[in-house]
Amino acid sequence: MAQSLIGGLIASGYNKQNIIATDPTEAQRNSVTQNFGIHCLADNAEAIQRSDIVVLAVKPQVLESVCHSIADAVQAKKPLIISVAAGIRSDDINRWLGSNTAIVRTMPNTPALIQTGATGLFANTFVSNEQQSQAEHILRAAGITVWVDEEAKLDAVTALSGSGPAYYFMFMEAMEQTAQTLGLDEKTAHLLTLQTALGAAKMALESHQDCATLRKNVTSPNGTTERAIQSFENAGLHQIVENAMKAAQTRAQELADELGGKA
Ligand SMILES: NC(=O)C1=CN([C@@H]2O[C@H](COP(=O)(O)OP(=O)(O)OC[C@H]3O[C@@H](n4cnc5c(N)ncnc54)[C@H](O)[C@@H]3O)[C@@H](O)[C@H]2O)C=CC1
Ligand SMILES: O=C(O)[C@@H]1CCC=N1
Repeated sequence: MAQSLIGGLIASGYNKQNIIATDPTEAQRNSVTQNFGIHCLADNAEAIQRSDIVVLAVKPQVLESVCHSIADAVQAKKPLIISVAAGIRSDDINRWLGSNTAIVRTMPNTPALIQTGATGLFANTFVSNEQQSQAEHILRAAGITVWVDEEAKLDAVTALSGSGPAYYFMFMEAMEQTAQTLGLDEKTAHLLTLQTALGAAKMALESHQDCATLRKNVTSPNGTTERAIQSFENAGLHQIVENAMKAAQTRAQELADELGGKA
C-alpha cells in the first residue's frame, strides 16, 4: 500500500526529495529506492525526525509494536500521523504513541498506484484544519478522497473500496477463464475482459443514469444478457455480495478489537 501511495504521489508531481520511506528489510529498501528513486531508511526514528507528516503503512498486526517503538520520536517532533491500517482505531494509535497525537485514519486502495485510488479519511480531535488539508492533499494525489464523520464508517469504506479492487479482479478472473472455456484464446479473453470492465466503469462515472438503468440498457428483452442476468439472480448474486461485504466489515471490527486492546 505504501508503494501505491508513493507511486501516486510521484506521478502527480510531488517532489520525491520530500519523501522518505522506511523498511526493516534490506531487499525491500533497495527495491523501493530502485523503483521510486527515494531514500529508504532502516531507522523509523530518524525518518520521523526529518518529517512533518508520517504515514503508518505496516500490517495491523505489527502496528502496536511499531507505534511503541516510535512513540518518543513522535512526541519529540509531533508530526501529523496518517494511518492506512485496516480496522485499527485512532484512539488505540493515539494511546500507543503517547497522547494528544494528531491522527488521520484512512482507508485507501491499491489503484492509488495509478492515481485512480479511492480513500476514506477520518480526523481525530487533535488534527488542525491545516493538517486536515495536508492529509487530503497527500491522499488526493492518489485519487479521490471522502471524509467520514464517524470513525466506524471507515470499516464500511474498507469493505467497499479498500477491499473492493480484489472483488473486481476476482470477477474479471472468472470472466476471462470462462471466455476461454467458451473458445476464445487467453490473450483475446484478457483484453476483452479488461476493456469491458474499463468501459463499464467509465460509462457509469460519466453517465447521469444509475447502474441499474445502465444494466437495463444492455439487457434486450429475451436476449443474451437477460439469460445471463437471470442466471446471476438465480444464484443469489446480491446476497453473495452482501454477505462478502458484511464479512469484510466485520473483519475490520474484529481486527480493531483483537489488536487494539482495551483502553
Ligand atoms: N493492500 C491493500 O490493498 C490495502 C492495505 N491497507 C493497509 O495497509 C497496510 C499495509 O498493508 P500491505 O501494504 O498490504 O502490507 P505489506 O506487507 O505489503 O507491506 C507492509 C510493509 O511494512 C514493512 N514493515 C514491517 N515492519 C516495519 C517497521 N517496523 N517499520 C517500517 N516498515 C515495516 C514490511 O517490510 C512491508 O514492506 C495494512 O495495515 C493494511 O491494512 C489499506 C488499504 C488497502
Ligand atoms: O485485506 C486487507 O486487510 C487490506 C485492507 C483493505 C484491503 N486490503
